Amino acid sequence: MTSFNRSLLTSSVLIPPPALCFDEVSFSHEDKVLLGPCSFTLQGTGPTLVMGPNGAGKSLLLRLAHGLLVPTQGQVIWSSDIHPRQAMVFQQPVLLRRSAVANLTHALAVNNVPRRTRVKLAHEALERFGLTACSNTPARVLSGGEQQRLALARAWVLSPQVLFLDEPTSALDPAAIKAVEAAVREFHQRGTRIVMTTHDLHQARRLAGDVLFLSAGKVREHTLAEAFFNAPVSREAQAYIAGELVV
Ligand SMILES: Nc1ncnc2c1ncn2[C@@H]1O[C@H](COP(=O)(O)OP(=O)(O)OP(=O)(O)O)[C@@H](O)[C@H]1O
Repeated sequence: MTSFNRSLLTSSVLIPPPALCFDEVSFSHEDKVLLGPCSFTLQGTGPTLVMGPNGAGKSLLLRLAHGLLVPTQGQVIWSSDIHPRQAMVFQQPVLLRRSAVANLTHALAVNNVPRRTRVKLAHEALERFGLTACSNTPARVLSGGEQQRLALARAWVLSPQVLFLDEPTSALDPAAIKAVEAAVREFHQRGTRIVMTTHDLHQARRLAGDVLFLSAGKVREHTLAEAFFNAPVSREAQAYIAGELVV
């Protein structure tokens, strides 16, 4: 059994999460620089909340970090020798046209988890996320809140060292938001590095260990949450927290 599979079966992340470093990373499209160049290192315990106005480049930053996009310049560097196990949860959950439980067993199969343990792990995760009653329901007919919990359950079974969440609660009601936030805290307590975008200042205050603030494709500030909310340094962050329009 590989160390990856062993870690999956223990359902917990035992080693500290790897640090993430952006070294002069930029992303351009048709000669227009959309993000960067930006340099920062996420090495604290987090969770890291990525904030900033619409179009600031938050999703681009997450996609570059997760490897869904390749930087035009610069490098995304992880502190670990091998690429960390990562998962990403999107605003609109991306689910397969299969039952809820099959979405999880498929993810486990893709990650080479032995067949005999897949169903057990999948059902444990469904139970953890309150989805046992929906296990045989087609994923795509689940409600928005249930789909988001299923997306989190799918990440959960993979015991990621790093979890990216891109506005995971923006389409959810307060109860569903609470469930997602509880899950984020539990991932964090298991030692998963959390990097999450939100527009909700209250949510950021509830969850953040540190804040990465972007505007117009640039990182304006990266500080501990308390410093960010109580005494933001950059003019852009001051305006954003004050509720002024920032571009
Ligand atoms: N693949 C792409 N190709 C071209 N332009 C892109 C691409 N992805 C994003 N953009 C542009 O890059 C800019 C930043 O987009 P991004 O989605 O990262 O912003 P954001 O901060 O996440 O905004 P929001 O809060 O509205 O989700 C936007 O102007 C967007 O139109």
